[in-house]
Amino acid sequence: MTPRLPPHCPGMRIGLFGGSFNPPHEGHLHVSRAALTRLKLHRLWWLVTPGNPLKDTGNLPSLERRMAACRALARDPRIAVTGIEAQIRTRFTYDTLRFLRMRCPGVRFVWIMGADNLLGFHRWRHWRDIIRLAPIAVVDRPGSTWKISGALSTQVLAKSRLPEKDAGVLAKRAPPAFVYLHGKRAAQSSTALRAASRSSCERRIRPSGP
Ligand SMILES: Nc1ncnc2c1ncn2[C@@H]1O[C@H](COP(=O)(O)OP(=O)(O)OP(=O)(O)O)[C@@H](O)[C@H]1O
Ligand SMILES: O=C(O)c1ccc[n+]([C@@H]2O[C@H](COP(=O)([O-])O)[C@@H](O)[C@H]2O)c1
Repeated sequence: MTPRLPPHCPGMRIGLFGGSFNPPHEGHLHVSRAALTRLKLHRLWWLVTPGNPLKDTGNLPSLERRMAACRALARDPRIAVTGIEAQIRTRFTYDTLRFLRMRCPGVRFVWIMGADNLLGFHRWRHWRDIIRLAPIAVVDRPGSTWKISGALSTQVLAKSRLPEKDAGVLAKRAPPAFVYLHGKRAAQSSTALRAASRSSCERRIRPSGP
C-alpha cells in the first residue's frame, strides 16, 4: 500500500511527533504548541505508533481508536494525526525517518520528543543514525529535567546542541542538530490517566458497603 501523507511541499518545516497516545492528553498539546511556535514549524504530524517496540503493548487499544482520540483532542489545523508507521509496516523511528526523507524531498523534518524519551533514546534501534537523519527537539518534562544530563544520548548530542535562543533555525540545520526546550512544563501523562480511569471503574463496580 502506498501511504497517504498529509499535504506538504518542499521547503516546509514539519515536526514529527511520535507516540503511543494511550490516551492523548494536554501534555501532548503542550509539546505540540511549544514545537510549532518555538521551532517555527509550518506543520506537526502526530505519528501514532502501532506499538512502541520498547513497551509491553499487550493492552494497547487499536490504532484506529487511539487515532480517533487524537483527532478529537488535536483541533489545530496545523496538526495532522497520522498512522504512517502502520502503513509502512514499521515501529522503528529509523525506518520512518528514512522513508519520509526519501518520499518528501525538500521537506525539513524535525523529530520531536519529551525529555523522558531522551533518557532511553540510546536503546532505540540505530539511534546514532537517527541523529543523522533529522534535527531533534526535546521538550522538558517534569521528572526528567535533572536526569538527562547523565544520559548517554545527551552526551552524544551535546556536540550538536544549539542554544535555546536559536530554536527557530533548528529545522534549517543539517543533522546532527539538537535543541532542548525549557519553559513551562506540563505534568500530564497517559500513565496517570489510565490509572485514574482504572480506579474510577473500580469504584463503580465495588459494592457500596454493608
Ligand atoms: N507532559 C509531557 N511533557 C513533555 N513531553 C510529553 C508529555 N507527555 C508526553 N510527552 C511526550 O510525548 C511523546 C508521546 O508520549 P506518550 O504518548 O507515550 O505519552 P506518555 O504520557 O509519556 O505515556 P505513558 O505515561 O504511557 O508513557 C513522548 O515523546 C513523550 O515524551
Ligand atoms: O525506533 C525505536 O527503536 C523506538 C523505540 C522506542 C520508542 N520509539 C518511538 O518513540 C515515540 C514515543 O513513544 P512513546 O511510547 O513513548 O509514546 C514513538 O514514535 C515510538 O515509536 C522508537
